[in-house]
Amino acid sequence: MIQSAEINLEDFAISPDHGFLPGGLPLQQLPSSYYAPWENLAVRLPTLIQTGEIRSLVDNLPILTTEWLQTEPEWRRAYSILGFLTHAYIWGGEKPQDILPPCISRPLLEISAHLGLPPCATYAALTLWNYTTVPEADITEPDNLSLLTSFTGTKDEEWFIVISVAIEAKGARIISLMLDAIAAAAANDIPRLTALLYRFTDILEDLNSTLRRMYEKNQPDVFFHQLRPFLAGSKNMSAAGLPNGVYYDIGEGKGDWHQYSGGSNAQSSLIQTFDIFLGVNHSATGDVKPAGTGYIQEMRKYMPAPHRNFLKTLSAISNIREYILSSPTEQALKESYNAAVLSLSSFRDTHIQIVSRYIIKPARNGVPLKNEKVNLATASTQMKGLDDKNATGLYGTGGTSLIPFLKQTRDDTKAATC
Ligand code: HEM
Ligand SMILES: N[C@@H](CC(=O)c1ccccc1NC=O)C(=O)O
Repeated sequence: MIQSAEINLEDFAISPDHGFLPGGLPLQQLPSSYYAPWENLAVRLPTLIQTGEIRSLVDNLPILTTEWLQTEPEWRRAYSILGFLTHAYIWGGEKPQDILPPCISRPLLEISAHLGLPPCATYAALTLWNYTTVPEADITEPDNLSLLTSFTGTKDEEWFIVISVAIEAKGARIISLMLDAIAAAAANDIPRLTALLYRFTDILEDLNSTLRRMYEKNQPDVFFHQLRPFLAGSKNMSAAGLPNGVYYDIGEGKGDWHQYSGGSNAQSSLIQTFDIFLGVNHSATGDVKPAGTGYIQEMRKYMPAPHRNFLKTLSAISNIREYILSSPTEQALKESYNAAVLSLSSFRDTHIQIVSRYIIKPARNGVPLKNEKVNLATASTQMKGLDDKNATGLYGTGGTSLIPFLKQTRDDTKAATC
């Protein structure tokens, strides 16, 4: 049996200061000029998408090898750029393009295998490895952060992403706190466990207040119409024009069809640790998944391999809920646990409101709902009459039918109180 005290966060590519974000800042540019053809497209991406030049410029890229990538930060930077170029290539035209050329497919398949990630624009490519700041700045403050690569070049896109970066940075200290709490439960130290659960609640409330800042600089219409199309994946995308997914052409007549979920914060390891730690059981599968394989679980495949391994280890040692349930007379302890669970469910409430403003409302595009009071519950059904373009807005980038799914994750969380 692994003990929480034996866990060395650095073995899981977790930084004591930055959590699931890299220890230093993400690398801004690949140092070898060999990769200049990639960097030159990445830096001009918003313009190249707007002018419609992106596909032909990608088609003209040389097929570069990965042999000049040396350090892990270099592999991550390469993954991030190619993730952006992949989605810009697929979605950056009138119709989606379902063949990815060898100049992207070949290196991207190698790089993603090296990192233990799928070959597309995941949360790691778009968020964890895609920000910068000035030296010594506080990265828990979104105003101090900026993006390395962007689809639209808008402040809205930047804010959308840096809110998540700031949340990851603020959450860094909760990781060792959770391990301490697990150790406290194992040692039967009830006062310490109670205090740690209240600290956990305070941090989650702080994360929730950062999440609420989404509205400050990200306008729903810009997010929905300009950015969101580029976050889409290639799975369950028939209505959008990708019935078979995307063919990753590796040249010499070889290649394969692939289907991947789009980028999503469901791929944030940090947020998944909260459910594991508190013992929240997610029954939600999302309506597109085969029974038994939950979407939340599936999203772990979209996390860097060491982070995925951390979640597995955390699940193996997680003991808090069991401990609380086996201590029925410890009222104060139980209250501290319930406060922690409710703070997570309140984080999910804030998120559902965001989804309503940033997806449901722009997708409705002025179409009134029959009963405003129940709009979140009924929006999906009532909007079936809308055209395909808007109807795809009703699904998460991961292909889940979003409102029922998100309500379920919120309700599953609440149901964990005892
Ligand atoms: C404009 C901003 C956002 C929108 C429109 C949005 C939308 C969505 C949608 C539609 C899903 C459904 C499933 C999927 O597509 O993967 C989802 C899932 C999720 N989102 Fe967001 N999201 C936003 C920002 C954020 C932020 C900043 C966070 C956290 C830092 C977050 C955390 C999550 C989590 C954890 C899930 C998985 C479901 C769950 O655990 O309850 N989202 N989001
Ligand atoms: N699931 C969201 C997208 C999303 O949350 C997301 C996608 C890519 C990178 C980060 C994301 N979340 C917030 O920063 C959507 O359906 O629009």
